This record gives sequence, structure tokens and C-alpha cells, in this order.
Amino acid sequence: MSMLNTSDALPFPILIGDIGGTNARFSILADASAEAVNFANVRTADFETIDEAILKGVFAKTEMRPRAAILAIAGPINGDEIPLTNCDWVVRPHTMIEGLGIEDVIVVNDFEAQALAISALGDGERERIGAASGEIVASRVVLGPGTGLGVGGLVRAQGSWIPVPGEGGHVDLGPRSKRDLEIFPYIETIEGRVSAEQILCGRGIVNLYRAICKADGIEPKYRDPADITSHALAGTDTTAVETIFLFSTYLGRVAGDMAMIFMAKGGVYLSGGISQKILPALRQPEFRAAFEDKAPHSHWLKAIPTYVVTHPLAALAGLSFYARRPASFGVSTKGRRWRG
Ligand SMILES: Nc1ncnc2c1ncn2[C@@H]1O[C@H](COP(=O)(O)OP(=O)(O)OP(=O)(O)O)[C@@H](O)[C@H]1O
Repeated sequence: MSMLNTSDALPFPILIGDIGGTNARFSILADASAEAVNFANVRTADFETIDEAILKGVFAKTEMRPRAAILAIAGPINGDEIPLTNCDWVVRPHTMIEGLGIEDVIVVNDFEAQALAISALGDGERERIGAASGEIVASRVVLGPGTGLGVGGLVRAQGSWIPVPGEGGHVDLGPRSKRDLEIFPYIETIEGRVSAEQILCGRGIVNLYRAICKADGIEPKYRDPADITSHALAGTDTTAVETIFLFSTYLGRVAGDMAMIFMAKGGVYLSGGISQKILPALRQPEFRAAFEDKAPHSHWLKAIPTYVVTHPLAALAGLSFYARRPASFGVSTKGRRWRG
């Protein structure tokens, strides 16, 4: 098995890239043991194409020329022209191979990259939430509230880590407490449904805040999720405080569901821009209490560690773990790998 994977390994130097809607981040790995060379963030809006961004943001800054590339993108990967969600770039591996001299290109989903990252984050790159601890080699899962809600599983099987990209952010999220039942009728739905992503992302914070205002018959004051979280953390607005308290509860509820689905005894990780921004709220008891509140399986949820990923470039870290040691991971490259 490992022989097959080794012969499939990408040639170094390898360009790794995390291509978001707003920012793209690139690094180059010179070889399997070298430190990654990181390049400054590229704003996607500043360049017409990703190829131009690589030429000006990477090639103009180094003599190194990558022979291979692994890119993580938000969105599905179908065919040879891969449009990005939330920006105008289209990833065209054939054009990259012709124009940039790269021989081998792999494109994966951004939450697959996050899942690869949680295989090996150190204690300085994550903060533990709750009492459960231990470095258990077992399946893991990552949830990332940001522009949307991404979910990635990392299944441990046959001595490998297998990342599972899915659409876990779109599961249903239901009311549980008396207060939930007052608020849920006012949550804006998607085609009649409250999916987790209707609440657990940036615009979801505003959706939840507005629903609480409606339930209480008060006029909303904030339209920006950052205003709501800053007033919540400062304790300067009671509705904002409740919004982030309930956000943490619902995030714990969905995180616990994902833990049960993946049997994630190896831990549940929270990534995405918002988890780090609301860390003080996640340290409060609500997140962890909701995570464990899973009768008849509360006892085993209590034993599962939960973490907030604090690594500033987690997706890139995940891609470099894979680039360095492809044989440790079961990444399917079918339909997602192009060679010159
Ligand atoms: N202080 C804050 N509190 C809560 N939400 C915030 C805060 N700052 C930004 N947001 C929201 O977080 C979302 C962006 O999340 P994040 O930074 O994780 O981006 P992303 O989804 O990873 O996208 P990209 O990869 O393109 O940067 C937006 O919806 C934004 O409104």
C-alpha cells in the first residue's frame, strides 16, 4: 500500500496554497524535511487570475520554482475548470502546467486541508476547551465557522488518516431548550429549513441576534457580526451576550453530533476565523455542556477532547503534512490530479 502511495508522491519543490474567497496564502516546501517558506497574503481581488497571483506573489519573490502544486479551495472540484466560491478566480490546472512550468497539480477542498491539519497539531497550535485530554490516535473532526460552516472528518483506518470532505455544515439544527423554542421561529430559514449554517457562521451570528431581538420585541442595533461579538465579549449589550452564548451552545450541539457520526474519539477541533475571535466565550461552560449533552452517549462525549485551532495557517500546515508524508494519508486524487 505504501509503495503505491510513495510512487504517487509529488516531486519537490512543492507549492502549497490555501485559496479563500478574500485571501490566498502560499508557501513552498523545498523538500520533505525543509521548513516551509511562507509568502505574504495575496488578496484575491488584486489579481485577475490565480496564475498571475502566483507569478507576482510567489515567483517574483523567490528563485525557487515549484515542480508540483497542492491547492485547497472552497467549493466542489469537478472537471478541469474549477470556479471559486466568493471570488472570480477559476483554477485551470492545465493552464498552470503550461504557463508556470509546474508538472503535477492536486486540488483539494479547504476542509480536507483543515482535516489534514488536525492529524498533527502541536499544543502551541491549539487551545483545549474542557477537561478531556489525551493524544488518542483515532478519528477526528473539524468544524469551522467563518463565511460559511465547513466540516471535515479525519477517519483513522488501516494505519492512515483519511480526510472526508462533506457538507456537514448543512445538517439540520433544531431547538432543544424552552428559550430555543421562543427564538427558532424567527431564525431566517433556507427554503424553510434551519440548517446549521443558518446560525453557525458570520451572517448566522446576525441571523441569530435578529431572531433574539424579534422574540424579545426589541429593535436590533447591529448588522455586523464583529459588532455583536465585541459587545458580547465586553459584556456591553445583553442581547449580544445572549447571541454568543447561544452561538456557543449550538456550536457545541453540532460539534457533538459530528463527534458521534465520526466516532471522533481522537478529538473535535474548531477552526475558521470566528472560533478564534470568540475564544473567551467558548471557554465558558456552554459550548462543552452542549457538546456532552448527548444521551445515551454523554459518557463517551465527556471523554473526547475539544480544541480551538490557533495555528494561523492551519490549512497550509495540513497540506504540508500531506506533501511531506503522502503515505500516511489516504487522500483520493481521482479526478483531482493533473500531470504535464
Ligand atoms: N470579530 C468577529 N466576530 C464574528 N464574526 C466575524 C468577526 N470578524 C469577521 N467575522 C465574520 O467572519 C466571516 C469570515 O470568516 P473567516 O475569516 O473564517 O473567513 P473564511 O471563510 O476563511 O474566508 P477566507 O478564507 O476567504 O478568508 C465573515 O462572515 C465575517 O463577517
